[in-house]
Amino acid sequence: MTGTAENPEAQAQAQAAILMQALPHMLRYDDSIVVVKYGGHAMGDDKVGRDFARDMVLLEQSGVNPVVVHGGGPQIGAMLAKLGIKSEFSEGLRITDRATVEIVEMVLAGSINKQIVGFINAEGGRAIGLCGKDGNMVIAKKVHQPGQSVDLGFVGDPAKVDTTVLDQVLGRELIPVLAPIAQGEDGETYNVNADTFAGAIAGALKAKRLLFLTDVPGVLDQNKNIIKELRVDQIRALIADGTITGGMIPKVETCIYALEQGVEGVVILDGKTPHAVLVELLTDHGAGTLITR
Ligand SMILES: Nc1ncnc2c1ncn2[C@@H]1O[C@H](COP(=O)(O)OP(=O)(O)O)[C@@H](O)[C@H]1O
Ligand SMILES: CC(=O)N[C@@H](CCC(=O)OP(=O)(O)O)C(=O)O
Repeated sequence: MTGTAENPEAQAQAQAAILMQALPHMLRYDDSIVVVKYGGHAMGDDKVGRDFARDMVLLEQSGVNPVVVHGGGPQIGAMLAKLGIKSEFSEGLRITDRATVEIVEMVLAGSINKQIVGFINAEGGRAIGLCGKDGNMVIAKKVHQPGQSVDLGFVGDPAKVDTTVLDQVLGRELIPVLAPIAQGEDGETYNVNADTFAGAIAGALKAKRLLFLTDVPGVLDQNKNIIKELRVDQIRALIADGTITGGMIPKVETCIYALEQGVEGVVILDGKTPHAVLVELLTDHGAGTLITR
C-alpha cells in the first residue's frame, strides 16, 4: 500500500506535481496548431474513441489548437464487403469507381466523422465535422500513378488548400474534425488518402506538429526496435535499404512533404496506447518517432 492512497493530502500534492510537470510543455504548444491524423486501424472500440476524444478536449483546454484528420480504411472495407462491392488497392490507394466513392463518402464524411464529433462533444468539447468540400477547403486532382496502367478512378491528391474556414474555427474553442473527401475542379467527388490529406492540411496551416496515430509504436529498425528520432535524409536511407516498407512508405513521404511545407515536426506513434497524444505532447518522455528536417 502506498502512503498516498491513505493520505488524501499527499495524493493531492502528487497530482499537483504531475500537473506542474506538464506546464513547460503546455507553454511550448500554447496557441499552436497540432494536426492529429487518426487512422482507421488506430480507432479500435468505443473506449479507444472516447479516450482519444478526451485527449483532444484536454489539449484544447490547455491552449493547443488540435485539428483532427481521420481515416477509416478498414471501416470502408467492411461496408463495401457488406454491400457486396469488391475493392482493390494499387500501391496503397483504393481503386475507387463511382459506386465505391459514394460509399467512401458516406462512411468517412458521414458515420465516422459524426461518431468522432459525438465522442468529443460527449467529453465536454465542441467539435465541428467537415470534409475537404466545405468552404472549398481542399480541391483534389485525379491521381495517376507513374508507370501503372491501372486507372484509380475517383482517387485524388490535394491540389489546393484554402484554410479560410479553418482560420474562422481555430482559436474559438472549436475542434475541427476533417474527413478526407474533396471535390475536383471537374465537380466530381474524390477519395483522398487520409495521410496525404493530413499532410496537406498541416502544411497549409504551418502546424507546429503533425501526429500520425497508427498501429505500430513508431518507425521500427531492422530489429523491430523503435527509432526515437529521425531526419529526412535518414528516412530516405531506411526506404532504400528496405527497413521502411508497405504502408509506412507513403506515411513517411507525407512527413517529408509536410516538413518541406513548414511543419516543425512530425511524430508517428501508436494510437492504441492510452493517451498517446498527451504522452507525446505534454510529458518529458514523449512517444513514437519524431521526424524533423
Ligand atoms: N520500418 C517500419 N516501422 C514500422 N512500421 C512499418 C515499417 N515498415 C513497414 N511498416 C508497416 O507500416 C504499417 C503502418 O502503415 P499503415 O498500415 O498504412 O497505417 P495506417 O492504417 O495507420 O495509416 C505498420 O503496421 C507496418 O506493418
Ligand atoms: C484513396 C484511398 O485509399 N483512400 C482511403 C481513405 C481512408 C484512409 O486513408 O483511411 P486510413 O487512414 O484508415 O488508412 C481509403 O479508401 O481507404
